[in-house]
Amino acid sequence: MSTVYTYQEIAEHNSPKDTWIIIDDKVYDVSKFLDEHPGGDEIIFDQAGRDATEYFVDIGHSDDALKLLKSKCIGKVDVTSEKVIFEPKVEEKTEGNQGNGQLAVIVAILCFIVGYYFLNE
Ligand code: HEM
Repeated sequence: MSTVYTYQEIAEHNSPKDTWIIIDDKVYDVSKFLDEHPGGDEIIFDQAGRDATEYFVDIGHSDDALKLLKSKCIGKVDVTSEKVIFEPKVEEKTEGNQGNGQLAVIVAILCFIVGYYFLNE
């Protein structure tokens, strides 16, 4: 019988030295693997304490990666436990969006100047 963890318990393991992730309702302790991950430590750490199924599957990891993953399994998720609502990690994205907003304003001003110039030709 494997250990069963609530979403809350799993969410608490979200530091670089203590990183758990959920994939397909199973719990994996990837703390010691972060530095070895071929895709970089940050990409996994971003999912620390969370359900990383979508991210893990989307990459199309190899069978070797799946085997390695299996070796890190420490238990299962109590899927009946209350889910944890995480604050979205949007710091960089917000900055990016602001950048896009600024770009839109600059483009709009340029269009206005060019339009004004041609109308007064
Ligand atoms: C949040 C979850 C994860 C994401 C988003 C992710 C992402 C990635 C990415 C982008 C690569 C490609 C690196 C490259 O070719 O430049 C990669 C490779 C790899 N990852 Fe992950 N990874 C995740 C979790 C894991 C976990 C938990 C394991 C195993 C314990 C793992 C094992 C591997 C291995 C072995 C490779 C080498 C290529 C392969 O064999 O598929 N990854 N990963």
